[in-house]
Amino acid sequence: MTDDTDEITARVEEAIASVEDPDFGASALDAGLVTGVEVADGAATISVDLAGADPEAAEEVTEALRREAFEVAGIEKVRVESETPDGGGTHAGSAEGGGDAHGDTHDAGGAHGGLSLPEIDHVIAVGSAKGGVGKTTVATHLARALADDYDVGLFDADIHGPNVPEMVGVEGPVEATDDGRAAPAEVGGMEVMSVGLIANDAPLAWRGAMAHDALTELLEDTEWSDRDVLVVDLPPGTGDVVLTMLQEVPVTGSVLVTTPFPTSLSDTGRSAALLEENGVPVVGAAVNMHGFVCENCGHDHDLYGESDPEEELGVDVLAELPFDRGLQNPGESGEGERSDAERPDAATPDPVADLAESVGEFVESDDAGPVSVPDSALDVRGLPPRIRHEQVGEEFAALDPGEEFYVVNDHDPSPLAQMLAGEFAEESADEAFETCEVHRRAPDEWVLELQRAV
Ligand SMILES: Nc1ncnc2c1ncn2[C@@H]1O[C@H](COP(=O)(O)OP(=O)(O)OP(=O)(O)O)[C@@H](O)[C@H]1O
Repeated sequence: MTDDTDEITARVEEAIASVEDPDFGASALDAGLVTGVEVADGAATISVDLAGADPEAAEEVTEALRREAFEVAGIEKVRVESETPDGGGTHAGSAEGGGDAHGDTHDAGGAHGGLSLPEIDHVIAVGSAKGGVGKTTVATHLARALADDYDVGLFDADIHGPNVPEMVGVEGPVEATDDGRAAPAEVGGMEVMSVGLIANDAPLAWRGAMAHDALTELLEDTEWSDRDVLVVDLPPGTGDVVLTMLQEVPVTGSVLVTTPFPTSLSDTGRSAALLEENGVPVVGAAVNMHGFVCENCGHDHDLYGESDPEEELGVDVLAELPFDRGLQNPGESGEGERSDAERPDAATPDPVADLAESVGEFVESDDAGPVSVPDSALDVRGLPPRIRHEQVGEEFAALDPGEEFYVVNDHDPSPLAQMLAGEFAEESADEAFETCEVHRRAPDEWVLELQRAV
């Protein structure tokens, strides 16, 4: 810090000392509400701890802090940023995007809220709009095929119909580790956990009334080894358990399973929309039981010739699986009976191999990594709504044409982008932004990436 900066910092501290914390009737600085003041290049960043503060008082105080700091000679920009709940300070910090699914570049969640899954690099959720369309079959085959190239876990989140153990041929109950965590079953080179593997008398909330809490607890309490990919078999539909999984679990991407039947496709389109609303990228769909191969004549009979799943769903179709009795028991890995020991030589059915290849490419792509956020990002998490809007509006207004701007928020920041588009564009959002992208880095850490129109 230069002498000048020291001096300006001292002046900012002096100026904001007059702002009172209404709860204590004392200076916000002395009362501990202000936890830090930094000045760099004419920009003051005031860190505040608003945990437990009354919303109206929080708004009043943050507004007063900004006002007072702006009055200080040499200050051109003021940011108030709230301490984030994980204690990680006020800055978004930078993170490397992309990375190798085999490497340790990602930890699923934890650092910014939601579930902590430090052993897992990527979570791939397999979902369907309806039951019985083959979601568990696809999830299980996908996990087995991925296990040829990656360290894979398979988590059965279908709490009301946990079929994964039967499909992969394992029986519970699983053992508890010394520190009381659940040891996953090992089968076919992957680790497997399911409510169906937990003993009836297990001392767990895992079997409790609050199914969604129990499930996320089981996922977090499982002693996974380091896993490149965890495939999660979601329950069908869009109910509470699915929503909780999407909101609590740092899901990297999803695969939708549908049949080509028209109503199944339209329902699946709604599931795709729900995933997107929750910031979960849809890698694509697996269309199951699209036809069958006649055992007598050997022809592939398409049962739904008219339907165009890709157009109906608005997502890529990654694989089309026929009705094939050989797919019914992934534990036997396709046609005929094969033991686990024999599994490495077993051929993966072509459509499953295609699906696994697409998912593998996805987890190794930049799309699967957390977006890289520069230190200059404005972190508005935990701030009163009006202060968020004010700060975002002010900083956007000060951008040069073509300049980039990152905002970190604790929920979907699309309304912030809409607000800016409304304020800075005459007719359409295209006039305000060169680019505008929303990324979810964690369930409670969203990034709005903007570039001001040239
Ligand atoms: N491609 C296929 N060929 C033959 N049988 C299949 C195929 N896909 C699924 N099945 C069979 O259909 C039944 C339902 O499949 P599965 O349990 O995978 O569906 P699901 O969508 O997970 O159902 P739910 O979520 O309601 O439990 C199973 O008996 C399974 O073996």
